[in-house]
Amino acid sequence: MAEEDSGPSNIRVICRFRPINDKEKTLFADKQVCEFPNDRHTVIINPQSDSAGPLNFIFDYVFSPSSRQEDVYNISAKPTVEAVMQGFNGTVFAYGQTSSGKTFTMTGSDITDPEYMGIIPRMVSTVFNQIETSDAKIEFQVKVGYCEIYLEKIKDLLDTSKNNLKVHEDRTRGVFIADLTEEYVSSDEEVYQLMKIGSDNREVGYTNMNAGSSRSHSIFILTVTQTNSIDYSAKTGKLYLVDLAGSEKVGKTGAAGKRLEEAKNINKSLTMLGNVITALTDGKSSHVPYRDSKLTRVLQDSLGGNSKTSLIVTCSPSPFNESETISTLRFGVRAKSIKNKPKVNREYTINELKLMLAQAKEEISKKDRIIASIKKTMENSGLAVIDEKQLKSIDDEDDVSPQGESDAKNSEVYAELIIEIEDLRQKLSEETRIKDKHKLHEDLLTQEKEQILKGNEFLYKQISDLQNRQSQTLEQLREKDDIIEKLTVENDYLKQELNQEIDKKLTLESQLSEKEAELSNLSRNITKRLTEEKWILEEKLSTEIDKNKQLISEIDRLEKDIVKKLKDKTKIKLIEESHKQEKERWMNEKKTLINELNLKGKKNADLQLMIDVSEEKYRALENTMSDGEKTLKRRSDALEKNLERLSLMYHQLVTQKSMLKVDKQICDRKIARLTEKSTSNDKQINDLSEKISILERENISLLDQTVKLELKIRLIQGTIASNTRIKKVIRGGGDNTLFKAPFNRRANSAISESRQEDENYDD
Ligand SMILES: Nc1ncnc2c1ncn2[C@@H]1O[C@H](COP(=O)(O)OP(=O)(O)OP(=O)(O)O)[C@@H](O)[C@H]1O
Repeated sequence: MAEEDSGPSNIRVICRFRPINDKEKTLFADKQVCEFPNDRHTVIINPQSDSAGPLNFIFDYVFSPSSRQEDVYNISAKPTVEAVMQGFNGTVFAYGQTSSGKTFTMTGSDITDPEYMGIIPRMVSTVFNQIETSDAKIEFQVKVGYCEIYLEKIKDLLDTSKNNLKVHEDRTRGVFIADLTEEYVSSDEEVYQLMKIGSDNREVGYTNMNAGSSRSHSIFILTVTQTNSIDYSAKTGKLYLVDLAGSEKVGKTGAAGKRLEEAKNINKSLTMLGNVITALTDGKSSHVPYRDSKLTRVLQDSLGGNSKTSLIVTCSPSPFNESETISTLRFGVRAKSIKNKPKVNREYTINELKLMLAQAKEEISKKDRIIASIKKTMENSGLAVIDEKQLKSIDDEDDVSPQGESDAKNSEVYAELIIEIEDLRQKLSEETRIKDKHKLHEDLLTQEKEQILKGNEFLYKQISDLQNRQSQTLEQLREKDDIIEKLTVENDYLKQELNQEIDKKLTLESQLSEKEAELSNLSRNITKRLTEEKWILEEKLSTEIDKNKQLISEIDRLEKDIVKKLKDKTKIKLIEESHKQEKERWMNEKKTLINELNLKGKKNADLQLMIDVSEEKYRALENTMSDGEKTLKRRSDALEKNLERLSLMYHQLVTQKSMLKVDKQICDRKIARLTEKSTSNDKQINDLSEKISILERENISLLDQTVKLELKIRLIQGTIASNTRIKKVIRGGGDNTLFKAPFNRRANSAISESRQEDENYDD
């Protein structure tokens, strides 16, 4: 038998992480902030920016990014769908930031693909499968409605002309959307078609986070009514499948204009959803603000009311969405403690009531029979009870009353019951009246409250704006922190560099001051030196001026000198002339002398020959005649005296020659000195150089001639010398041929010796 009332139950919260998307990959590669222990209930978040350490979140089930659509359906939605088939209301809603996978989870990327179809198409299959396998006496009616809440208006997605539907509530139907188009369906395909129509009519748009982002909350409503054709009992289960709009911060979506307006509205309704959850779970709030937004109003039964509800929180694993992921998980944890009171939505038909009455009668008679048997047992055992009399009277009545009387009594009881019910109805109408009175009072209060709520709304708006701004500011702060961190690092680096630069600067400054000191010393020294040099130069200058003056006077003098020397030159020329003449004379004399000398030499040779002959004869005569010896000796002595006289003459000639030589050398030196002077004069006085050079050239040619003369003189002298040494040569032998050769040889060596002597002298 189906469960009629399951008692209070918590909302089931399931968490699903999607795989990292391309954008996140670009920014953070494959980095994930979440860990999934094996228990399937826990997710651990390791915040990148929080030093507080890992955060643990526990849910009814946790799906990692690798989860399959089928598993998500089986765990999160199938139990709810099955409950709906038993007459419960059920809700499955997806909450998470944009692009976290809400639509992927609820609808799927392809509603016809068994791998990728989401919860809604799978739920349709479950419903129709169950219908197929149900008892034939049960009649099913399946209706589908599809709407969205966009900018606080409920829009019918199956009939877009209805774009501002109202939310109503009554005792039998609970909270419902009035006038919503609900199509009866009998197959999966029909539901898919309606889903397609509805999806095409949805408000989606491009955001930075998701190219096909849902900009509204979509609600897919499936109502299953089942009627028992035998007992006419009926059960109605209503399933709400809700795909909420993204819960992210406005700033991150890059929204502007219409998208910004949407985002603010989405934020507002999600804030209201959060408020409802807070009021339901904090244990303090006496009022739950369902009426603050269309979303919370529609979901009133799903949150804390008559519904079996599952919440799927969808998250991104990337550090890029870390803060949104944490806030989504916190939302899920809060929602987990909401308690619902689901019950089967059952309708009792008259037949059912009659049957119930018959069953009650049957029950009463059963009880009567039990009482009778107890009474009999007591009587048999002789026991007495406190209300024995009453019991006895009943017994008596039972004993005496015919069966017809007993039926009449039952009818009376029934009539009494009816009266009692009537009383209760009256009491109820009285209570309703009082309640109406209270309602009036409550309406006044509600009006007051609404005003307060409006104020609240304004405050909420401000709060949400502030929250948005706060989150943006936090984001900016985080970015700034990063920048500050970078800048700090850079700053430190720059500081280091600066310190190094300062050190360098200090070193340079000290070097500079040293250099400056050196420089000042140097400049002082240089100045001193320059001054000294200046003085010296000044002195030199004055000396030079003096010298210049001297030079000028010298030049004057030299000019005079030159003039004088020119005169001297003429003199030299005259001297040279005379010298030449002298030389010629001397040469002539020399020639004469040489001739004489030759003659004398010849004579001498003849004499020598004669002497030799005489000596020969003498020696021959010495041997033969001693008288003649003495005569010959006398002759010999006379000859020796002649020879001595000749030698004396020769020596006189040599002396004369050396005197001439000395004269000549004096002249040479004079000429050399004059030439030197003339050369230096040439250098100093340019304008006179030409004349002087002519003179010099003449001088040089004179010198040449002189040298040549010298040479000739030396040659002559050599000849003379060689002639003067004849005596020594003869001493060795008598052979004439032998005589000539050594003579010539000696003469040559004498000439070279004489030259050597001259050269040495000149030096
Ligand atoms: N579990 C998943 N496995 C593979 N792809 C996924 C999963 N979840 C989401 N996606 C992909 O991520 C993208 C965004 O997902 P989806 O549109 O469902 O996000 P959303 O939460 O509905 O966003 P919005 O709030 O903007 O509508 C889609 O391309 C979708 O196919």
